Order: sequence, then structure tokens, then C-alpha cells
Amino acid sequence: MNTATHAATSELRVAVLGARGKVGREICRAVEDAEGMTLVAEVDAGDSIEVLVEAGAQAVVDFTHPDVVMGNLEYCIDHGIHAVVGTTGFDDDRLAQLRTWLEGAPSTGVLIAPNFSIGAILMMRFAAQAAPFFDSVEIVELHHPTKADAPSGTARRTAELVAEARRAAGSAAMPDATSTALAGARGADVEGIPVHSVRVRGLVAHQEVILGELGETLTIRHDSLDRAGFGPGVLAGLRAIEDHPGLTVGLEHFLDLPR
Ligand SMILES: NC(=O)C1=CN([C@@H]2O[C@H](COP(=O)(O)OP(=O)(O)OC[C@H]3O[C@@H](n4cnc5c(N)ncnc54)[C@H](OP(=O)(O)O)[C@@H]3O)[C@@H](O)[C@H]2O)C=CC1
Ligand SMILES: O=C(O)C1=N[C@H](C(=O)O)C[C@H](O)C1
Repeated sequence: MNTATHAATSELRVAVLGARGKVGREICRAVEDAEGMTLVAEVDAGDSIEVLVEAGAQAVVDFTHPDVVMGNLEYCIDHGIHAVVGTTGFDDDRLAQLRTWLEGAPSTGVLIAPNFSIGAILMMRFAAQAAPFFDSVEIVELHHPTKADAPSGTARRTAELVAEARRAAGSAAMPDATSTALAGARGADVEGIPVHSVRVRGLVAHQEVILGELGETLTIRHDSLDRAGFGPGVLAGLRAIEDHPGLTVGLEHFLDLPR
């Protein structure tokens, strides 16, 4: 655990939870190099979370583990510390719990972003835009084998957005004649969209959305090749979070994306 002393400054005081992890390390570097913010604490497993208050953190970035992130957020919300969260594993129950906690802290902001990379956000947007034009949509996400959750948060969110777009367009059920299958062979069902998870050493984070129509397919693919690619999105989240109290899901709400 590293902490900086609490000097009077107008810079945003940022702490990173999961600071020694694969992404956390990159985020510490990005915050240290960024203008307008100071890295005041690097916290990892085994460190006391009380260091956030002791270091005077105004905002935290959480890249830890789905098993611990809710406890971290309860502490942050209780202490009025804004949170920019990359950790995955959020479902409707968890989001509802966060909203309840935030009712007691109306000026605190929490951003849950399944993916901070701009390319992945655009992939999700383009997939949702394309979905109503095709009979079939399936998602294949490919990650390093140290990943805890499957499907990935990004794949789950993409499937939700695709399903929402298909519902809004009144799309028919997708064609699929499968009548016998080994368990898992057709992937996980996320709101009717099949999601296939691949875990292979050497990969970082990749996703394909495959859309099909009679006589043609469209594949939208995104590749994260280096975890430094998550840094700019996290910094954008930190710069916006003070002005967005309550719960926000998805960094796209803080970006000026085309409709
Ligand atoms: N939204 C996005 O853009 C992205 C999200 N992610 C997500 O971020 C999370 C972390 O990913 P990644 O960096 O690859 O994982 P790592 O396992 O490499 O890093 C997680 C770090 O958090 C530490 N940790 C565990 N518990 C605590 C705790 N209570 N307090 C502080 N630190 C803790 C771990 O320590 P130890 O190893 O000792 O347990 C580890 O050092 C995952 O959920 C992943 O899916 C990843 C990439 C991008
Ligand atoms: O664990 C990872 O590595 C990643 N997790 C996020 C997810 O689950 O979508 C984002 C990105 O895919 C990398």
C-alpha cells in the first residue's frame, strides 16, 4: 500500500483499488501522468480500506474482483467517495443495491463501466445499431485464462443492448433448429442472445459480434491488445464523476458519441 500525504490542492485526489493487478498497475501510471489529479493511495488485497479516508481520497478507481467490489463500494458510498468501477460481475440485483446505498449519499457518483476502451464502447454501439437488420446475432468473447467471470461484462452488456434493439424493432425470434446439444454447446443465453466464452493463454480481451442474414454476415470485432488502452476511458470517468451523482452504467453516458 502506498499513500500520499493530504496537502491542500485543487487536484482530484484519486485512490486505486486493485493497484497491483494487471489493469490497476496501468491505471496508477495513467493517473500519475494525468493533469488535474493526484494519486493518493494504491490499495491491493490485504491492505486496509480505511486508507482511503486517511489519504483523503475523493474518488476511487476499482479494478479488483467480483467477490470484493460490492464491499469496496459500500465503504466508498458510506464515506462520500466517488467511484469509477471497471470490475465486472454486476447484475440487476447488484445495481439495485448500489442505487439503494446511493439514496443515502445523494452527492456521490458511481460509474460502473463494463469496458473503458473506446473501441469496445463503439463495438457495442454499432452491434446494437446493426442488430435489427439481421435475423441472427451471436457473440463470441475471448479472454486470458485468469479471468474470473464468464461471460465477460462487455459481452453481457452487448447482448443486453442487442436484445433491447431487437425488441424495440419487433424482430422475430432467431432461427435455430438445434434439438440436441451438449450442455454449453450453444453458449450462455443472455436475454435470448447466445454468448460464447473462450479462455486461451496469450489472449488479452477480444470480442466478435456475428450478425447473419440470408446470403451475408457482418462481423464486428474489437481487440484489446494492451491494458494501457483502458487508461484514457478511466481518466474520462474520473473527470466526469463529480458532476454525475447517483449510478451511471456505461462510460458512453459521459462521452459525446454519435447517436
Ligand atoms: N471495465 C473494463 O474496462 C475492464 C474491466 N476489467 C475487470 O477488472 C477486474 C480486474 O481485472 P484484472 O486487473 O485483470 O485482475 P487482476 O487479478 O490482475 O487484478 C485484481 C487485483 O485486485 C486485488 N484485490 C483483490 N481483492 C482486493 C481488495 N479487497 N482490495 C483491493 N485489491 C484487491 C488482487 O489481489 P490478489 O491477486 O492478491 O487477489 C489483484 O492484485 C476484473 O473484474 C476484470 O473483468 C478488466 C479489464 C478492463
Ligand atoms: O477481465 C478482463 O480482462 C476484462 N474484463 C472486462 C469484461 O469482463 O468485459 C473488460 C475487458 O473485456 C477485459
